[in-house]
Amino acid sequence: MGNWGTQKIGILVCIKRRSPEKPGSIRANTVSPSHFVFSDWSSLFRVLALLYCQLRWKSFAFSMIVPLKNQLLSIPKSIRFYLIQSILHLNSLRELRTITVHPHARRRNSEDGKKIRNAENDMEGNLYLYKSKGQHLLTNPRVLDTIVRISQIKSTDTVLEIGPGTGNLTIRLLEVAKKVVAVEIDKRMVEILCKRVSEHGLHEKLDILCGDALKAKFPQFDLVVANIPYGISSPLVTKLVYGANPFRSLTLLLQKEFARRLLANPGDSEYNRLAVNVKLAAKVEFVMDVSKRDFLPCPKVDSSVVIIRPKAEIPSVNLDEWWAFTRTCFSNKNKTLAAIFKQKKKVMELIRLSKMRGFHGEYGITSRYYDFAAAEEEEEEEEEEETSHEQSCHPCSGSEKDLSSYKERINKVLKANGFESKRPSKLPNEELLNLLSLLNQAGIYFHGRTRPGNAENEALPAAVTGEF
Ligand SMILES: C[S@@+](CC[C@H](N)C(=O)[O-])C[C@H]1O[C@@H](n2cnc3c(N)ncnc32)[C@H](O)[C@@H]1O
Repeated sequence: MGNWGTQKIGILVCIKRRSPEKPGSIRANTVSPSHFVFSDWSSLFRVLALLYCQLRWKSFAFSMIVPLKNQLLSIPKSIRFYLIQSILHLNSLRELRTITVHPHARRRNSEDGKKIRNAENDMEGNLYLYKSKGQHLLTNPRVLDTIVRISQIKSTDTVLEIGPGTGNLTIRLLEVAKKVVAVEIDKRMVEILCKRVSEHGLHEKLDILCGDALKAKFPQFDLVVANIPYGISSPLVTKLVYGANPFRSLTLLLQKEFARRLLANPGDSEYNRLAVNVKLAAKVEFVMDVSKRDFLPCPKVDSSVVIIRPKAEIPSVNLDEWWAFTRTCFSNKNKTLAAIFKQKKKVMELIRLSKMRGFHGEYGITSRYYDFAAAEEEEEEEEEEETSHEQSCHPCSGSEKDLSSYKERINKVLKANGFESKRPSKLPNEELLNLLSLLNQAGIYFHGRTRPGNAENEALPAAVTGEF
């Protein structure tokens, strides 16, 4: 084996540990780095052989070689970034302090060595991060700073943060806002957050709600700034946009694909019901993409930051009706409207709903904001009722007559207004609203019941100032 003379190579072996007690979860100190320096290949291979015998490779989820002294082995930049961030993050967990070093900045070799030593000292950290709770901590200070800067937080603002985790973003928010209300489901995170915030002397500005953000009743806030758990993106965005609380903006770090769907316009392949519903009440603005390497542990997907701002004026529409209408249209978003409303099952459902409306009386606007959870429950109930109705409705029953006359009625509206060959995936909200209004005028409704208003939520929502 050749000797490298004065040249030396460092090897950083990273062992990804799985938690024996909690299968499926991984440790925060998932990367346990060991650091060796070699001056020739034979000593390098001797250590590798030793590691192989002791750890049987199987226990390595991954291993990496980092050239510390010379760039003898060229490794992709991405791996280098990942390692540096791992080390920074381990240190931040232990110290409960974020290191404000730009991870993308070039570091001198000696600095790398120092970070590695820090990481070695950090092996005792014992926090498990649950993928099921979306616990991917944002560790890139540049991204964290940008998120805070673009949110334009005033010193008088109360900021709502969903999922503060260990507080990388929270600390920055507390430094500029009057108050931060953080909603966190994981008690262990809450403990770490409290300790870390106290160490910064910012605890008086922080209120923590320990619980599920989807179930929590949010207090008044001016804006939301959050790296949210991706698993609850859709209901959470709807809850915030259509919630009872007036807000100035929502700065959200979302899964890239989800952000693309929110940003999609009519005709885009990602255009979907969520975009349609959110855009009824708010404007969505793209801010930046965030690499998966900026998180720990590294998720499988990239992310994007978007800002959602409430529209100054939103159309006056009954949201129950709108919600059910978009559900019908976007169940087959690429079919023509004529084809969607030709479906026997769909039309039978509309007949049933119109009968229910007759039973429940005049269709009124009683809710002052859109209660998303109640609507979802009702949708589920309606689906169940639909199934039992289908089972009890014989195809040769008297409803066949109703069916053809109802189909005729819908067709007339579609034809007369040029909607017959249009597809929901290509229609902007103005056209969808127009179609819904025309169908309602013709006595065709999409939601069978009125829900009682919620007396607790008297305030008019920011996102929803129309009548419904
Ligand atoms: C993506 S991490 C963000 C952590 C931190 N904000 C950061 O940027 O490093 C999501 C956080 O949301 C929390 N979380 C998950 N589900 C939640 C829920 N339903 N309600 C509130 N918090 C939740 C997780 O425990 C985790 O701390």
